[in-house]
Amino acid sequence: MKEIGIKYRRGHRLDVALSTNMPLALVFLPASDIAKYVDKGNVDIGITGMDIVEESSADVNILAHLGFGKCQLCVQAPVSSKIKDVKDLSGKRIVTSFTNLAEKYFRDLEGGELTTKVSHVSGSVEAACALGLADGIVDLVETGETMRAAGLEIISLIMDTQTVLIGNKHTTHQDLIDILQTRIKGVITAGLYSSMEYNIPADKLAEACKITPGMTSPTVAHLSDENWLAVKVMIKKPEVNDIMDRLENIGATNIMVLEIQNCRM
Ligand SMILES: Nc1ncnc2c1ncn2[C@@H]1O[C@H](COP(=O)(O)OP(=O)(O)OP(=O)(O)O)[C@@H](O)[C@H]1O
Ligand SMILES: O=P(O)(O)OC[C@H]1O[C@H](OP(=O)(O)OP(=O)(O)O)[C@H](O)[C@@H]1O
Repeated sequence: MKEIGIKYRRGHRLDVALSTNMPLALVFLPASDIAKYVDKGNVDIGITGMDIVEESSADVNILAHLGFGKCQLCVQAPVSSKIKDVKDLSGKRIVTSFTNLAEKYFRDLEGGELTTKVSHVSGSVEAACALGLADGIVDLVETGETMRAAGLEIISLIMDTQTVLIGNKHTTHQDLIDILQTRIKGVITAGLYSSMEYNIPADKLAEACKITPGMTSPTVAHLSDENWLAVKVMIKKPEVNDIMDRLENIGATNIMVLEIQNCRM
């Protein structure tokens, strides 16, 4: 909110906060309810997991994938059960917070008729097998730490998920949604890239541009020494060190990497 320029004041124990600089109110809701409010309520825009959008069958616009909150919804079973094929859980007891997605998955697996007994718990799903409630579970896995600590393993993948920006299809505030969507995308993109500047001998420019092609194409400026050029480009953050090594190898100097706070592409 801070980076997209929304200022707000949230009172102690209040779930609604009015923005002090934009004509909007922020509503803080339980993660699992957000898609429902954006679909059926008068909430214009929301931030939640794609898993929750699918679980609630919410009819909303997916405005952007935000690149965080990445995890996988998986069928899991105790390592000790020796279950390796998800078909071996068909007809058995599954516990989950994602009953709709789990039922759909097992119904498809069973060719349309659901014999697997899917029941709901609201949290700590991983405890269900050890506590005698389930033969398997459907739950989120990110690092796998929770799963392994509970003596479980992945039997099959239901879906990959990440945080998404969602929009109400019947909003009467499309102008404001467009502004927020653009601002959020700008901040997210800025987090994925760094700005790089370096000096390169003029005869190495073509080679350097192959290493750093930039988003559109590199900005090239002349130094007062005519044998040298200065180059400025955006590069993907995970590639920073590899690119610096390669540029140095072809003779680049004064290579600087700078953070981008915000951008519009
Ligand atoms: N370990 C994780 N890694 C990445 N994303 C996750 C992880 N756990 C949950 N999420 C995402 O956040 C959403 C909300 O998860 P969850 O309901 O567990 O949140 P919570 O803040 O713990 O809610 P509650 O306080 O109601 O338990 C999930 O549907 C998923 O999209
Ligand atoms: O693979 P990991 O990195 O261990 O993450 C997965 C865990 O994270 C979520 O739980 P959360 O912490 O939100 O608690 P909850 O089970 O009470 O929802 C999810 O339900 C898993 O239990």
